[in-house]
Amino acid sequence: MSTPTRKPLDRHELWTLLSEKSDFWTELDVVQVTGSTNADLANAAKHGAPEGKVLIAEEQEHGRGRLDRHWVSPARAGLTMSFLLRPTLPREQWGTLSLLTAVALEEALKAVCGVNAKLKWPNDVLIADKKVCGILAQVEGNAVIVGVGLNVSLTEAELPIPEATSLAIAGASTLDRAEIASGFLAHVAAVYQTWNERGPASVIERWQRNSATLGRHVSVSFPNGRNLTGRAIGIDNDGCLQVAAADGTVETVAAGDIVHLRPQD
Ligand SMILES: O=C(O)CCCC[C@@H]1SC[C@@H]2NC(=O)N[C@@H]21
Repeated sequence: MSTPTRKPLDRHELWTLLSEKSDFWTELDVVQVTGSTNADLANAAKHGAPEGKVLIAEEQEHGRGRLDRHWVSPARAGLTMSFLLRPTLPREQWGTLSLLTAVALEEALKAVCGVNAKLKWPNDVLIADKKVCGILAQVEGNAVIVGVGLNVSLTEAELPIPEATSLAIAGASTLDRAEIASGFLAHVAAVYQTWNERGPASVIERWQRNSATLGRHVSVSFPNGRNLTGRAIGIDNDGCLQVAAADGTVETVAAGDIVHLRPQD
């Protein structure tokens, strides 16, 4: 695959598209380069930035991933963005905001790009079992910053790991980042409204319907180095994964990395 032309994002065009689709978003910044959009919005949150503020970077120099990993994407080849929410539901339920974001992205990718994605716990979006997007939610005071890294036009050679993919590789019907970003943010706003009105259960139910994890044999690596193997059987109301071990005991996993095992593993 040759390297596609990567049109810069036009803030005005994106804001117009977004405003046609949703009236939830309050501020939009597009910057050429920054360290991390999550770090920038966390800082903005401390200084009172409003709910609905969005920051998109054409290039990130120190993109953060889960578990202290780096997030790498060539300039303008992906969507690297963060948005700020100030949820009023109890804090225990904020953990489900990354599931909410994954649900919104799955719906937007189908509607805007014509691709079918699946959701891997806790917050990856997969196409054909490969990661196309990572989500990183962090709490800053009474705000939640949700960061999204979506691989749009990356070629095979540009992917950081063989287990990753991009919308270009998946044959998306469009790679127009303004269309994708505005469609995605409109879906986030709609799912967030449901989350606020009906609570996280409604969103978890949508996540489960498109899950790549549930029913699978998984290996869970905990931050303390412990490992658990079992079948992923459900998601509880706080967004935790329930794993049934071979001896029938069910463990609730709040944080960890999982690998989907093949049936023969
Ligand atoms: O899969 C992961 O580990 C999560 C990756 C999240 C990356 C995005 S890119 C935009 C935002 N800014 C960051 O520094 N990280 C998130």
